[in-house]
Amino acid sequence: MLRGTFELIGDKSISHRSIMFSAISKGNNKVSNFLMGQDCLSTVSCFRKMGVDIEIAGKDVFIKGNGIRGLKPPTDILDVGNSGTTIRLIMGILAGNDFESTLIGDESIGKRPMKRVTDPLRMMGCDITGKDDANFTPITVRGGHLHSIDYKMPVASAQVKSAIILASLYADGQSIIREKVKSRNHTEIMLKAFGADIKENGLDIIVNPVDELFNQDIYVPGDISSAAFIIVGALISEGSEVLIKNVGLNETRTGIIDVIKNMNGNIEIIDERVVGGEKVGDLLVRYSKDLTATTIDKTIIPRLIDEIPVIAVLATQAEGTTIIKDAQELKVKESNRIKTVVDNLKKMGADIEELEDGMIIKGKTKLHGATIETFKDHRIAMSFSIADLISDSRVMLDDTNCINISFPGYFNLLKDLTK
Ligand SMILES: O=C(O)C1=C[C@@H](OP(=O)(O)O)[C@@H](O)[C@H](O)C1
Ligand SMILES: C=C(OP(=O)(O)O)C(=O)O
Repeated sequence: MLRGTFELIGDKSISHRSIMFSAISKGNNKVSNFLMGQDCLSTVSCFRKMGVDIEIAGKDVFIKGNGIRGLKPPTDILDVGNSGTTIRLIMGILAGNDFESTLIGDESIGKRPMKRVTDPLRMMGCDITGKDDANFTPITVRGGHLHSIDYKMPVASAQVKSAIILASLYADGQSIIREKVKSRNHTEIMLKAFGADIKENGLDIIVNPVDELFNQDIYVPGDISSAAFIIVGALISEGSEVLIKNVGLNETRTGIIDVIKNMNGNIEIIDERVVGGEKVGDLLVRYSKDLTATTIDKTIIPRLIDEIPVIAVLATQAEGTTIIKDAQELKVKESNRIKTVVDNLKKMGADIEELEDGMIIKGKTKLHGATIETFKDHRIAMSFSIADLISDSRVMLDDTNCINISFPGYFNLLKDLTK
């Protein structure tokens, strides 16, 4: 049972962007409620290597930007660790800067496709080389003089979109990026606050080059993707009631709330407000005895992509057949999240079938304890720590360090809420 009230840690996507955009602005920036997770700290480390003065004080970060073309050639190889967001967004910035840099990451990053970013950046005139025609790390970027682009996005990806938007700031004319399904728009919102000329016109984003970005004070709202674990834990464990304060509620991220409502889950938004251009609110979640199955498809996938592993755990406790489809992107996250979710839930006794692009889950089933292979994927580790709340014997995770990627302090919080 989970009971209590807590303040949510900062959003990972917004934290990454706050460092990156401050680093290429002119002047002193302050970021409050920054997520001190491993991935965001990889972003900090990359920009420090390019001469940006970044100081961390508690949950605040102070960044002295040297201007849009003020980055220095890196003193060393840029190591992005496990972070897809860092490597994909940073390539958009490196493409506009007149020096050479090489990017590497950990074993998982080494398997994640980068052509989705390197292809459009090459079309803009950037010189990029790397393993398998610049699809995998190590990747070397020689930035400089970029042309504008009119680009139809082949994948729904905020990381790809953001890299092209960033490169477009350095281009020789107006660029248009066309999405098929809207992905998270934190880049567009935050860059506008920094003074960039960006327009969102339905699914098209129109970007004009800029001479400089102005310095900012940024407040990072809580991460709904981190809240998701506690939300699902509260929905499925009897007697639960939690109030999660300060949750980012940008509509491009709230797919999980829509799904929970469809499934007859008890979730309420309290005190919705706007902070720094982003919607924020508190979430009250209660145990929901009569959960029902649902279907999740391409119309909503980008709005809940990182929450699917824990939504699968939720679906095991819903009456009926839940179908998750059009989610092939899950195969190229930190692990193949279709396989890692299905195999591990099967071990726990769930009635679940793997699909090429998702999964089918029949509920409601009792879950049994098992040893879970996380593949060092933070979202897998946390999803199965939530399954543990309702399993008849303990779940053993083969790794818990990976949770620091996005949610330092997670187990302390869980302990507090289960007291
Ligand atoms: O832009 C971002 O900050 C992110 C976008 C998503 O990836 P894609 O846009 O590649 O799907 C998401 O999975 C990732 O955790 C963070
Ligand atoms: C996919 C994720 O992150 P990234 O792509 O930044 O590694 C995630 O946090 O679930």
